[in-house]
Amino acid sequence: MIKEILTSSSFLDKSTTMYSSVNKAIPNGIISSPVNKWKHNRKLMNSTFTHRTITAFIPIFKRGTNILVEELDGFVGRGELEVFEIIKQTFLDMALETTMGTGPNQTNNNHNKMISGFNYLLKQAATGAVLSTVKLGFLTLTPRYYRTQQFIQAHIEKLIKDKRKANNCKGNSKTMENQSNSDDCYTKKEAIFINRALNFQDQGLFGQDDVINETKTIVSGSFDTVSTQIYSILIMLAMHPNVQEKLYVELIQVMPENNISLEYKHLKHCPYMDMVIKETLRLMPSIPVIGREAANEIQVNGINFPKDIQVMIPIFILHRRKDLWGPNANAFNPDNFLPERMSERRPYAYIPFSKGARNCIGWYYAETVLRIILFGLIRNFKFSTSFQYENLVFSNHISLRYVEEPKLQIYRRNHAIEKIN
Ligand code: HEM
Repeated sequence: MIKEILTSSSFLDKSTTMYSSVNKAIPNGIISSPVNKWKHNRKLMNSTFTHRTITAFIPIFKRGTNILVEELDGFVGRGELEVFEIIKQTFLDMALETTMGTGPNQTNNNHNKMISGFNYLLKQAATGAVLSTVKLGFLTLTPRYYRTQQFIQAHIEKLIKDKRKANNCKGNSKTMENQSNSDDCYTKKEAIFINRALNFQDQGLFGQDDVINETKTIVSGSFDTVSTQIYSILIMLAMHPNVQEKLYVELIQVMPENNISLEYKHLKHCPYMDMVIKETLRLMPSIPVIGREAANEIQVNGINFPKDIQVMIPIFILHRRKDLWGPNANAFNPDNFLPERMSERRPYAYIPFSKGARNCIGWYYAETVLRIILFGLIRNFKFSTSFQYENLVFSNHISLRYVEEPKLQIYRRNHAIEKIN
């Protein structure tokens, strides 16, 4: 049934109830836009998430990982502490750089304000999604909410203006790319989402609104999901020391010295790290439920779905079904993703990035950044917690949340690497 819905052209629209708060926070972006607009924009945007683009972002991911390692180093030896906020801030920094080209290196006073602005807006959107179910979503639309919206809008508009000015050739962002000095910079600059979106505008394929809305969409779509996933992986490893040790042994074998440059090829030699990431995405998917709406009356597997009916697909519950994952479906066990076990499993039993035409556009981005961050963190630190796995309680709304966020204790490894090059 899930396969039929996710691959059906009648179920490409998002559920109105579920996504109304998202649509308010990030209006008219592909996450929530109606199918006709979505089709046009998604087709263009698919070309901005290719292997080449994501590879160009690897230096940004490595730099961000080094910053996170530096920040967490300050937590070493201080007992159990909250780490989620620092993960969120560091990843948002990376997301802003890959999407808008604005990084902490720039003397941009508004950068920190942007970080807290997106952070606040998405918190309100998540709360709004919950309150909408009892028709109280409006409670999140506070004056601060509107001020934040206006600030982000104005900031992106200014960014576009500055970019256009820097080109010194209004309407031709190719010139800007040609002006960059080094090959590395050229590729990175070309890959940055907003530069691609401006190219679409130059070709008459995007309006200025599309450039702004889709830029916000990409930051918002990546920020909450990836930072929650990193946090979830660290919690799982802290609660399962044997798994953490096995992963550390794999990473030290791939990178025994501390002066080797981490390249994409290294990541391909870390099968256990991939299993750990996949298992966390199974038990703690950042998006625990998705919702679609029928564009017309349709029969699926003999069941009649009237037009406009909203259908929820509970990824969280699907990933823990005992008939699909065995009697220990709720236990954390990366071996669930051993190749022989995966080949036995039905393909739609595991859908952390959804499937079909409206799946996650950033899944490859997510997989790459998660691997680099995890590599940096586990190669440098050991994590522990006194919080028990059995005591985790989730609030499964538009994005996964922990009712009580476990704190982590951090220890530095003996053969830590100073920096990922
Ligand atoms: C662990 C990380 C991530 C997870 C678990 C995740 C999960 C998902 C899921 C389940 C959907 C489908 C939503 C639905 O059908 O209602 C989705 C859509 C989307 N994701 Fe992700 N995502 C992640 C990271 C990212 C990243 C890094 C980006 C951008 C760089 C991104 C951008 C988007 C966008 C724009 C959509 C809407 C796609 C469309 O409707 O065409 N996501 N994501």
